[in-house]
Amino acid sequence: EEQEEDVLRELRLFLRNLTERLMLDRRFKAFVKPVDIEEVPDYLMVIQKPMDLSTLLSNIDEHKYVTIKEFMSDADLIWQNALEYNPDSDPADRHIRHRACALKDTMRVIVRDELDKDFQRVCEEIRESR
Ligand SMILES: Cc1noc(C)c1-c1cc(NS(=O)(=O)c2ccccc2)cc(C(=O)O)c1
Repeated sequence: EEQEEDVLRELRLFLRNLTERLMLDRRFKAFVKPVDIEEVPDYLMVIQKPMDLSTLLSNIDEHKYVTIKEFMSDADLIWQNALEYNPDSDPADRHIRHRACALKDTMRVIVRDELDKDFQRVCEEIRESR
């Protein structure tokens, strides 16, 4: 009902603000847009589910996420894919893995510090009721 839509609107505001802050962080420039398949032709042979910050933003606006868990499941793909596709010990791979780990840590700290636990539970109850 209307109160539920108010809750989901507030979740979307939080998720948009989080995603936009990550997009502005220059450490995460490589994660802003989908990996360019023309530049990285074998990418889709290695990575089954590509994800990036712009796609997250589109998903938010399409009301894809009803809980923080659903959002984090997609958001985690960004750094998980980067670790999987860039496993080697050369400096370029190590650099993108370092940025991937920074993305993982930064997201988790923002969610832990800024998303109210009771609010998360209300979102979970809306998901379970649908
Ligand atoms: C993400 C990601 N996952 O695997 C890799 C590899 C990256 C990644 C993606 C991008 N952006 S891009 O796909 O548009 C591009 C790739 C190669 C040359 C020019 C552009 C940049 C970088 C980077 O290190 O700068 C790394």
